[in-house]
Amino acid sequence: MPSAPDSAPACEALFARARAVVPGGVNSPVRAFRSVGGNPRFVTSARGPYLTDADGREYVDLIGSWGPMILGHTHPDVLAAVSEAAGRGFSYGTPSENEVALAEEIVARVEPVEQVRLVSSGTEATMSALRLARGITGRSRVVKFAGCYHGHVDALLAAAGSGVATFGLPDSAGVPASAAAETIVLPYNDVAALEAAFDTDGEHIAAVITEAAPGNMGVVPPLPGFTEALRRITREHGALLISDEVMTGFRCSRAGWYGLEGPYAAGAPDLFTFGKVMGGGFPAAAFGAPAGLMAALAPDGPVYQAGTLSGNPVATAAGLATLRGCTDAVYAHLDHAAKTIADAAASALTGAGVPHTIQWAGSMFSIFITDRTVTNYDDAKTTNAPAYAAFFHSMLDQGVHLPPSAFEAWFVSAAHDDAALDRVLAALPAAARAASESFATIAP
Ligand SMILES: Cc1ncc(COP(=O)(O)O)c(C=O)c1O
Ligand SMILES: N[C@H](C=O)CCC(=O)O
Repeated sequence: MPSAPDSAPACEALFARARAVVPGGVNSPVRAFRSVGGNPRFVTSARGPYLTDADGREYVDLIGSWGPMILGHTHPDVLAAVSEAAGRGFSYGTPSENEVALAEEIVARVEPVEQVRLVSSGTEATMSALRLARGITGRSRVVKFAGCYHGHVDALLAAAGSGVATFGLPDSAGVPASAAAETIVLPYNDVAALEAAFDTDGEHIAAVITEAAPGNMGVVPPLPGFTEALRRITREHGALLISDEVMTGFRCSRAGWYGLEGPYAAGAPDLFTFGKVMGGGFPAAAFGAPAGLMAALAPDGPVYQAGTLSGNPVATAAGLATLRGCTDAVYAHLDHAAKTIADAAASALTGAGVPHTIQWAGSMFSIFITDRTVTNYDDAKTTNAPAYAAFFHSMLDQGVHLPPSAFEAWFVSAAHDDAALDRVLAALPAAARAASESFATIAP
């Protein structure tokens, strides 16, 4: 593990304070820098493509709050919408127009979705979609794929990606055996494994849930035909298909991953989950489906789901302003910015003799330090985590904040202009050399 290279005394002091009163000093485990070493940066402000930390250092941000900040930080239109909404009240606990407008915006973009229920986090969205699928089918089992992360839902934490992958955990303590027993974990991109699971257990399987294009074991897009096969097999067995677009939704395209890969000849997924971009940096998420399926939800149907802050007026204002700001020009810019960084990273890593694979889902990408093409979680785990840590810290030293894990996607924004991109490009050669040196010392 590399030592923390640069000094960040104010951040270190805050981290020490945090560790006394917050488990691990962080409110979400992947922020803790555990797999890269050192101390997390405590941010005091964020604007455009930049974060500023408590020591006054500025970083080009390639985390983007793990996806939501598609327009960049503190975008003026979003700030104006949030300020205006907050001036009219923080939370009502009774309906308001922005909830309808946000639902309309989502439904207009993702063609198979006719209705959405708003919730406050991606975890709530996937948990609720799963309950709805179980309520509709009267079945209990769920199929998920190793390396996919759907939030910290009991039934979906087995072999999960994101922090569970970062810390090398097989699953989470505290999940009852009865909940885990209802979960079937399969390798991603493996149609034969899915067919075998349905041959054995098909009558008990309520749903297959998949990240529309996984980004939580690094980016591992579905192989051609995989999503079609999911649709075909679930339909043959009367199970529902849940496409988790919490990360990809409204980022990969106006209609998320579905907008890039769909429509599918075998039919659309039954249920979709959304989060991140649709909240514009505030806690808003959703799950949606054709109206016939959503009718099973309370108050119309028997599947109960609720939330004190669901459809919060400030969060919906932020989400609406963000989605409305996601123009074709924004998507074109994201593609350009991501490609500029990825091409330069590939050339720096090649120049330093570091084996690597760059994988894509729209403008989301990640770099695996491995010589394999990565099609599933076992492949992803061949990435050289210590070499990534060396790469990460060199970038951080040079003022570029990457995700502090080899298993997370890199996110760009509409605000990543030439000045920000130039700073990233200038940092890459030294970071690649650092990875190479680390790789040389640990490679077998
Ligand atoms: C694909 C996916 N699903 C679900 C979630 C859970 O969302 P949240 O962290 O908002 O609960 C995440 C991210 O955390 C995610 O990337
Ligand atoms: N990979 C996660 C979500 O997409 C990262 C966010 C978190 O869990 O803190």
